[in-house]
Amino acid sequence: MEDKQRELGEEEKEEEHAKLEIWKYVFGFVEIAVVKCAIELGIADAIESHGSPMTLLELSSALRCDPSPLYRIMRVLVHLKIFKEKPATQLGPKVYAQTPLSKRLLKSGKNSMAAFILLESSPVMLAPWHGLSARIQGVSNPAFEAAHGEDVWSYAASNPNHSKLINEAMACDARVAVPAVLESCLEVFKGLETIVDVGGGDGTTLRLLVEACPWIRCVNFDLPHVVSVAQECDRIENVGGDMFDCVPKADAAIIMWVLHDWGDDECIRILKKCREAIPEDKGKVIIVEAVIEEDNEKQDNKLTDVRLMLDMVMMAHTNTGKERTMKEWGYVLGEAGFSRHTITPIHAVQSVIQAFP
Ligand SMILES: C[S@@+](CC[C@H](N)C(=O)[O-])C[C@H]1O[C@@H](n2cnc3c(N)ncnc32)[C@H](O)[C@@H]1O
Repeated sequence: MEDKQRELGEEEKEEEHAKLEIWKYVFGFVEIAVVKCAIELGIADAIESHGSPMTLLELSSALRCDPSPLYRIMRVLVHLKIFKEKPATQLGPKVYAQTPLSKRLLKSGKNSMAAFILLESSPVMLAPWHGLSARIQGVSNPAFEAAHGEDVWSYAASNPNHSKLINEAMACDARVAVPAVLESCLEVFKGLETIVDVGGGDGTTLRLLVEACPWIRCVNFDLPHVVSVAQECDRIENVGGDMFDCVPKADAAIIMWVLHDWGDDECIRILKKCREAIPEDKGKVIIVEAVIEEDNEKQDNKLTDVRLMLDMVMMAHTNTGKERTMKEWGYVLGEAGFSRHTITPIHAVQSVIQAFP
C-alpha cells in the first residue's frame, strides 16, 4: 500500500516536471536567438568599453536603439543570468553588469565564443537541422547537402564569408582547448622539433602552441582557400593541400576537431596519411577530439551533454562525421596501422589521444 502510494507520488512528480519541462522544447530556440541578438547589438562590448555597469538609457544610447525593446531583451538576459542587474539605489537607477558568461559574448578577446554562436545560429548552419529526420530515415542526402547542394567544405570554398565565420568559430574553441591541452599534456610536445597541424584552420592552434613551446617549428596545413587567408606568423608556415592526398612531413602531426567531421573510412584514410608524414620510429599523431563516455553511470556531466550535442551537429553539418567512443577510436587507429595509443582527458570537451606507429 505504502509502495503504491510512493509510486503514485513519484508519477505525479514526474508529470509535474514534464508539464514544465516541455516548454523548454517549445521555446528552446528563443534562448539562442536572444543571445545571438545580444552579440549582434554588441551589448557586452558596450558595457565593456563603458568600463562599469550601465543604466538602460546609457545602454540604449550607446547601442543607438529604442530603450523599450532593449529593456525586454535585457530582462530575459538577466533572467537567464547572462547579465546581472544591480538594483536601483538612492544614488541612481538600476544598472546592467557583466558576468563571466556575458564576457563570452564579447566580439573578440581570449574567452569570446561570439563567432561560434554566430556560426551555429547562422541561416546556413540552421537550415540542415530541418533535414535531420530525413537524414536518419535515409530518405535524403546528408542534411547539409540536402539544404545547400554541396558539402560544408565545398560550400565554404565558394562562400568566403561563411569560410571566415567557420575559421573564427574554430578559433574560439582553439583558444579554450589549446591552453587545456598544454595544461594537462605539455610533455607531449617536449623533444619535438617540427609539427604539422592537419586541418589547422586559421592557425590559432599553432600560434598558441609556439607561444608555449618556442622550440617548435610548425606547418599549418589546410585547404588552399583556408590557408590563403591565415595570418602570417614567425615559426609557422601556411601550406595548402588536401589531407586525403598527402600531409607535409614533421616529427609529429596534430589534428584537432577534424577526424570527427568524417566517417570511419575517411577517418582511416586521413590517419594513414598522418602516419606516413611522421617518422616510423619516434613519430606520433596527437589527436584532440571528444571521447564519448560508454558507461551510463559516468554520464552525469555537463561536458557529456556538449559531446552528445556535438555528435548531433556532426550529423547535421557533415556527410559522415560522428563523435567516437574509446572503442571506436581504438578501431579507426588500429585500421590505420597504429600499434598503440593513449587517451588523456583534459579540462575541455576534447581529450588528447596520442597514436604511435
Ligand atoms: C572543424 S575545422 C577544425 C579547425 C582547427 N583544427 C581547429 O580545431 O580550430 C576542420 C578543418 O578541416 C579542414 N579540412 C576539411 N577538408 C580538408 C582536406 N581535405 N584537407 C585539409 N583540410 C581540410 C577545414 O578547412 C577546416 O579548417
